[in-house]
Amino acid sequence: MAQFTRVSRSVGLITLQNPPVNALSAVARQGIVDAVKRALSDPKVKSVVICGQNGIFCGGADIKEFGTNITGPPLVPMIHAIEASNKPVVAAIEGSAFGGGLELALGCHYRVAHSKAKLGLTEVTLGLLPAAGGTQRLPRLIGVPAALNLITTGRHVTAAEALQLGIVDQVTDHNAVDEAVKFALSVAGKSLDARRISTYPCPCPSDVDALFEEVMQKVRQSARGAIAPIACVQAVRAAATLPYSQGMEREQELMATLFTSGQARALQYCFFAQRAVGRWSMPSGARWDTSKPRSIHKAAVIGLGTMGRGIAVALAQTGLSVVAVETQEKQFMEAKKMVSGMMERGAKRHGTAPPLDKITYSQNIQAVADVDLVIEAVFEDMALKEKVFQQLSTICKQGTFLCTNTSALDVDHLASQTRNPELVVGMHFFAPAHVMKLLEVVYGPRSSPQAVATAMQLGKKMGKVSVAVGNCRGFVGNRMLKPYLEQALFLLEEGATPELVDGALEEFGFALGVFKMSDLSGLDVGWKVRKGDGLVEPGLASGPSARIRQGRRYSPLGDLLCEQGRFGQKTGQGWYRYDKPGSRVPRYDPWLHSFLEEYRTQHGIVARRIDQQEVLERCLYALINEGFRILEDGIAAGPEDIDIIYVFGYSWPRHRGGPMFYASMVGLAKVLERLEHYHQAHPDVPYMQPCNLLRRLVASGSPPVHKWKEAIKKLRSQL
Ligand SMILES: CCCCCCCC/C=C\C/C=C/C(=O)SCCNC(=O)CCNC(=O)[C@H](O)C(C)(C)COP(=O)(O)OP(=O)(O)OC[C@H]1O[C@@H](n2cnc3c(N)ncnc32)[C@H](O)[C@@H]1OP(=O)(O)O
Repeated sequence: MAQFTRVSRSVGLITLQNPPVNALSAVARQGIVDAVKRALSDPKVKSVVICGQNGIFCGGADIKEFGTNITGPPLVPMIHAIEASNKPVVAAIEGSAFGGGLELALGCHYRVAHSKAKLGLTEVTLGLLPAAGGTQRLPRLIGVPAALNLITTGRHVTAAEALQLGIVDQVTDHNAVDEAVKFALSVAGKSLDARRISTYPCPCPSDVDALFEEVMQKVRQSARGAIAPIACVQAVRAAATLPYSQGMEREQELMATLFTSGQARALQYCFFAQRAVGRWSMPSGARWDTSKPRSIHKAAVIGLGTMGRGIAVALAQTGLSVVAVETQEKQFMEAKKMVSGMMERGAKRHGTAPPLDKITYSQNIQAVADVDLVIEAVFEDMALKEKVFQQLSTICKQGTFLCTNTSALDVDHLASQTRNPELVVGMHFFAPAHVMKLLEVVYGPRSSPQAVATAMQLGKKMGKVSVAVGNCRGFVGNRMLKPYLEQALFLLEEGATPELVDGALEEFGFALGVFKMSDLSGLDVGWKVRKGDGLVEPGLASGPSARIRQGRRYSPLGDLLCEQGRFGQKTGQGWYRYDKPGSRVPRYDPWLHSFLEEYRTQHGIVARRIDQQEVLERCLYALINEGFRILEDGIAAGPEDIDIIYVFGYSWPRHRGGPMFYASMVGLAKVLERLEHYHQAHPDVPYMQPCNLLRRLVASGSPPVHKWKEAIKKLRSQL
């Protein structure tokens, strides 16, 4: 709803009241319409201020309404009525003005913002466009190039930038509502002819076609298949080339297409899923709302390789005191320099001071004696990690949480090396750890709810999207990656090329295909793991048995490349060729192609034509199938957890909503049918055997993704 009061005798104050973010629900819109009518008909009211309660102007349209039959007054005429008012209307912007919230403010005649406020036309991030006149008003107010930048990215701007761009008229450090009221008093009775943005001509560069062609090309490239940014460009083009009323028609037309698209559903699902993962639960029944985290003031990082350095920077950036330990002299000196450089570059980007004094360095593990929490980030070797945990358990003060940044090893086994296994959890960061948003918080059977709550809270403080998951080999993300990588190799054996596989995955929306990603992260990483698992057998004879390991199909292609010293970008050769070691641009490598041909001949494989659809089905459905197993095993509490891990940690295209959401969009019956088909064709690939949970969900009528958790619970209780 919206509350109307009269303040300072002649100012009508309209306060949006729809906690928590004053979203423009049907009731809120009706409240505004009624309050505006009241203000305009009250002769004592000479000017109007619109604000939001609890320090937030407005979080935009009510996203929860989007999947429903929308009732109540529509936004566009409501905003037109405000703009057409003959009494000045001032928006008092505190907190956030996003999406429809900013569009409402653009319909007002003036905007006063608090200096800490954030503004943005964020609709594109939800698969939509600013369809309450935003695509038509913003370019008229700040010009086409700046409007295009804001509308196609949905980025948040500070009040200072908004003032510089001309979006707001005044910025204040004081109470924005009080300042807006003063402002409203000062403009009462003044002409509004020059204040209605919809009547402005759109300032437009002379060569509109060239400008939009260039922008469209850039947007297409960065959109990775998302349609909303393209529609945003088209709508702004309408603002630049058509009268306002026709521009509005175009805006509505484009919105109608986006509104019902699968991409909008996927992006809105991600919005809520991102928030849902914060409400974690464990199979023991422990939950986010009943588990109290402990405050962490001082933390330590053990091991200053690539991961440890990033973690130390991320911790210091949150304002914590950090002890950074590296026992090897050479690495120690190098890390100190690198960490300082990373902090300086980060601070420069944000216009802040680098938190250099937050980190103290030591070559002695005893230096962690008084910290509240340790993150171990030594080399991925169980024997080494065991030793570190045994040491930590005796060195650290009572109650110190001991966390491991392992990406796959058994957290419970590490816990068993300590005196207090309940204090041990995994904190699996993604490289580079000070940049990547994802954190998997891994609980073992003995981890206490407080340890999980503390790691989750610390992750949030570090600006991470933290997901609590159970303990198993590879946890959620890397466990699902294994069948995906395996299928990619099998496809190469059968006749595909790295270019074909990567092309299909990139067209699907991944930033990098599987082979480019493997070159980037280094082929030697997986090679070491496979060696440890006893899978690598150099010089094995040709023939089908050479491609069977531990009773299942195995492709030694990656091992063969590593044997040749082809580790990817770092050596200048991998699945692609690079101009020199460390170069980043992958190029077609004739050597690799002849190698694949020879390999097939040696193993008696006749190459066949493989199309993009087969690539997608085999790589993605194998990964999704493992996702169902993870749900079945209770390693992830729900599909949202898996999807958020994939979107934030593995560059899964957000407009596809994550792998489990994608499966629900494809249709569970179809996914099952294709898995059955491929499992029949490749019976020696267990990952292709459809998981029981998938079969049972299909048998129970393929419930929509938001009902899976409930359905899984029910299916479990029937076992
Ligand atoms: C042809 C068909 C036409 C149909 C007509 C459709 C009309 C459309 C017309 C115009 C287009 C306008 C579209 C929009 O405005 S889309 C919404 C744009 N808004 C946003 O993108 C902002 C989203 N919200 C946020 O970014 C943040 O929530 C925040 C910065 C506002 C506050 O952050 P924080 O304090 O961290 O809180 P949370 O994020 O945790 O949120 C709290 C709680 O509130 C829920 N919520 C937030 N925003 C909305 C919203 N806009 N609608 C509904 N609910 C919202 C959020 O989900 C949290 O709740 P929880 O999930 O239960 O935890």
